[in-house]
Amino acid sequence: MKSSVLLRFFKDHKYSYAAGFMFMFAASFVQTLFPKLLGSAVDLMKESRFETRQVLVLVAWMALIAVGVFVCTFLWRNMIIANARNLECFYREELFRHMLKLSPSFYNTRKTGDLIAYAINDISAVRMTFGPATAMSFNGIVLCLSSIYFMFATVDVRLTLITLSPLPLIIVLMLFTGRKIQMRFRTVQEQFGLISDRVQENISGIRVIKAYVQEHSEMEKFSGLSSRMLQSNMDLIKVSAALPPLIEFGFAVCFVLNLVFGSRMVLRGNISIGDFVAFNGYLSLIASPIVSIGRVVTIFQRGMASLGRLHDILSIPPDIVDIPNPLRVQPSGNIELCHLTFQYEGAEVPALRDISLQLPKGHTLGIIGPTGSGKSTLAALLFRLYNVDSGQILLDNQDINEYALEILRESFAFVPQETFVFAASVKENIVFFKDVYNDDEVENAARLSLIADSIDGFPDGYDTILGERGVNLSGGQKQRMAIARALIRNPAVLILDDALSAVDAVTEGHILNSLRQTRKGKTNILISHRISAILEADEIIVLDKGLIRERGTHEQLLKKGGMYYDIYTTQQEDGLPAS
Ligand SMILES: Nc1ncnc2c1ncn2[C@@H]1O[C@H](COP(=O)(O)OP(=O)(O)OP(=O)(O)O)[C@@H](O)[C@H]1O
Repeated sequence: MKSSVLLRFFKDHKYSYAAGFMFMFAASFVQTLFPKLLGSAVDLMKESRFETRQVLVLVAWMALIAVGVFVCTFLWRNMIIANARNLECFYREELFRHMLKLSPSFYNTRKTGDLIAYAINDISAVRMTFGPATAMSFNGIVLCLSSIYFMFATVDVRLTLITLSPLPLIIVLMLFTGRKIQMRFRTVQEQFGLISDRVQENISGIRVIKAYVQEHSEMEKFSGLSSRMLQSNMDLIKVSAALPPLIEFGFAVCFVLNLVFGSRMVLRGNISIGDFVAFNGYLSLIASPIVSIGRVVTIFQRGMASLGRLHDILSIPPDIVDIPNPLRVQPSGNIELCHLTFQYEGAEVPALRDISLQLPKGHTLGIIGPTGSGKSTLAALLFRLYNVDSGQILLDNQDINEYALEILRESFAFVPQETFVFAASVKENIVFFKDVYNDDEVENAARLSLIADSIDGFPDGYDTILGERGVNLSGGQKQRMAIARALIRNPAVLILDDALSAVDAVTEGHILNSLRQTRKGKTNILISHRISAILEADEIIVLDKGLIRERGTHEQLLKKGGMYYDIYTTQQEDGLPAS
């Protein structure tokens, strides 16, 4: 999995990578010709009578090399660094696509801030690895190998061996430190996830925090997290900060060795002064990539840690997927539940137990019951937000698992308890970013859900931009906006999950009336705590602890004098609109 995502990207960009590496190789190799030419020029000029023309030819070559290095570097940077940006975009989209496929059970156990850290920090670390760090290492390897080759071949084998003797020690040190950096960087990323999660949670819940005067304790919790993040960054710095100076120290030893032994060889006539100059030039060429290896190793280790984290997420298989060759026919809305039982992962008792019912097309089912009795769970199972444990849900006599997920979900419109309004215009919120509805359809949906008057009062009508999470809408307005979003789709099955709880009794009555007219012949499921919202349903079920306690029409249930009757009388006494 880890390699397959990366391989796919590299395959798609193989030509630009190949060209980029070719230019990079050319730039690095050509650069190593420079010290040799410089050395030859010095040897020429050390004679009292040298030919100026010969020196000028060498200078012209050096100028040509400089131009060549400039052109090749410009080209490879444009290819390799640009591809790293493409890789970043590729991973971002892969991650987002994957996250959209994962079911709510995944999100039940993950923190939002941590997931944001994946999308920002980890992807950026991967880009740095496969962009600048890869380029720096390839460049460095070519520079070092060709420089060392020229040192051996054109200067002196013994001098090269002596001068470069500290190199193996430097490399071992880098490998050892690199492992430590990778481990500590992983901890930093995890801490970052916790911090961003806390910030996100506090911003979302700022009203509750203020209402309960929790600012101080939230700040304390945040400070604790922040200190831990600081500590893990300090732990990381302790290792990563030690690496570059250690490498620089190793290199300083190389220069000293060269000075001592090289100058002696010049004096003894073993090498020319030009060779000594060229040798120093090569040593300087090697020094810069080796000194930056410390930085490269750090980027690599961070990148590998992030790549690991990303692939951990990418390799979680979505648990709700299409079967091979799924049904692609639009269902009409006949629903049947057969002995349905469902238990949430980690829960001790089932949320639903042995639920059986029939809801023919065109009928309306009312669901009522105490908090936690399983009403929302029942709704979520109908369009496969979770997989059914045991029992079966049939839609037009076909198991819902047989349908293509897209077709199944398109045939439902679900208005949840907690509605979500996007930071976009009113119109975009109703059509939900689909360009298939005209203005009349949008206005009609708004009228049916009794939000049209409010929208007309907004500064830009249907083009008014709603704040993030719809903060400039009241709770009731948000609910009605969500109902308009559901109605415009004219789905085979409409589910309102306590979606009228924030509107007043009169508005609720009007909305229910318009639903009765527009939803004639279509299947509806109304979940509510208020009897007034469901009393006209063709069948009402009373859920309690995941079981159907009672079922029947409003009149039949009242006659039974059971749980439904008790809810009804309590609501009558409380003055709630029950009829
Ligand atoms: N994601 C979840 N993970 C574990 N248990 C859950 C999850 N969601 C709900 N439950 C549990 O499942 C049971 C049924 O919850 P559900 O939300 O379906 O009840 P409900 O009847 O819709 O309640 P309410 O009227 O308060 O909305 C409850 O005991 C609840 O605690």
